[in-house]
Amino acid sequence: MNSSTYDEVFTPLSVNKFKHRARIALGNCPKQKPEMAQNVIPLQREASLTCSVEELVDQIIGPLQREVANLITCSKLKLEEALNIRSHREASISTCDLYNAGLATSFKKKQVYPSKNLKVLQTHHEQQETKRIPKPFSSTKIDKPFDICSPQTSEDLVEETALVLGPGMILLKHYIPFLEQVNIISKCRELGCGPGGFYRPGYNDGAKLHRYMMCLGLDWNPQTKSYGERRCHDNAAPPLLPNEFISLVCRALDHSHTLIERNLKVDNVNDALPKMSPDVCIVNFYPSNGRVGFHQDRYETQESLDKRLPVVSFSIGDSAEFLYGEQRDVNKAKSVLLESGDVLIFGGESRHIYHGVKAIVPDTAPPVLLEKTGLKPGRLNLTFRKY
Ligand SMILES: O=C(O)CCC(=O)C(=O)O
Ligand SMILES: [Fe+2]
Repeated sequence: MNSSTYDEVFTPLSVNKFKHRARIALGNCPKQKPEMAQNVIPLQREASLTCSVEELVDQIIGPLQREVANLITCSKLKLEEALNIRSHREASISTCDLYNAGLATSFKKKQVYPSKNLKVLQTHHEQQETKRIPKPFSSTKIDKPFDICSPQTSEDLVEETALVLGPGMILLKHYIPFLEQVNIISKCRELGCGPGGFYRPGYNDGAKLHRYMMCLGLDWNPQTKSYGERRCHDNAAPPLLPNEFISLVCRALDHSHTLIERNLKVDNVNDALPKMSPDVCIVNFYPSNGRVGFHQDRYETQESLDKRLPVVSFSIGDSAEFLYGEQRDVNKAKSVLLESGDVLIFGGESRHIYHGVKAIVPDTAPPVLLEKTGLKPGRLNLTFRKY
């Protein structure tokens, strides 16, 4: 059965709930509260007339000293808090056996995009500076230092989590940092405009896929379902896989190994999720009405399939409703939202899962990413494998 046949299985889009969820994930972030001095001891305003001058001074100055000390401590704590947001890189772990019971397990950790870190630190820095430094000359107007970046929105702050969707199937939420997403888009654009770049594959019967495609490493022919050195329609050789893409795939796999080792009771992490260094990649661009039918990825070499080497997939831009399941029946599939920056991995026991993209959720790409790159409405997906 070919992809276009599967495509017909899909029902009309129902995307509002995903739009909502995407907004929650990207937008609802705790706002920085204004700084407040807490636990400040109130100033003692009345002094006893019967005491000595020293005691009087002590009664007035003592609380003042404590107040100043408290203010300093509070400021220090607030500053440390800001720094902590930045340095809080360790995963805080949830229950590890959930996925054995058929539920997705999640490992949470905060990730702050670099711009957000900067913003938090600059805000505090500025506040501290204005409090401390007196104006040297009252007649001299000192401009605020020029900020070379526009203020970032709260959408920059996202939570990095990992979900175990099945044995050997891990979803690293918001894993790809903002600047790497930008680099991936610009690299794909550069390669995609050259020989072997993006095209819209079709079938002999005239049907076209609901996505644009570019292959890296080897060409994948959706019509013949085979890999080759050159593509049939224009004899172009696919561009090579950029090294930075390979490194990011390996990093995501290393990270998943660490999470599995720390949180799941598996005998051998390399069996649960074998490692690999990819040599082929299909880059898909799904416009707003894009999709891909329910299918298995099973056309790599027998060696690669026997070793159950994982498929690693990056999502950038608009979110996608992704379906997956052990059975061919799409009605029994589970659904998960893939958002910009997510990395989905399925290897080991999950290497042969059925999967597909049911719908793209319009207007869900992070606005800053669109501003920075000019990415068209839709979703960029890079799916890596070892041939
Ligand atoms: O876009 C995706 O997330 C899935 C792509 C896919 O399944 C494929 O290229 O084989
Ligand atoms: Fe696939």
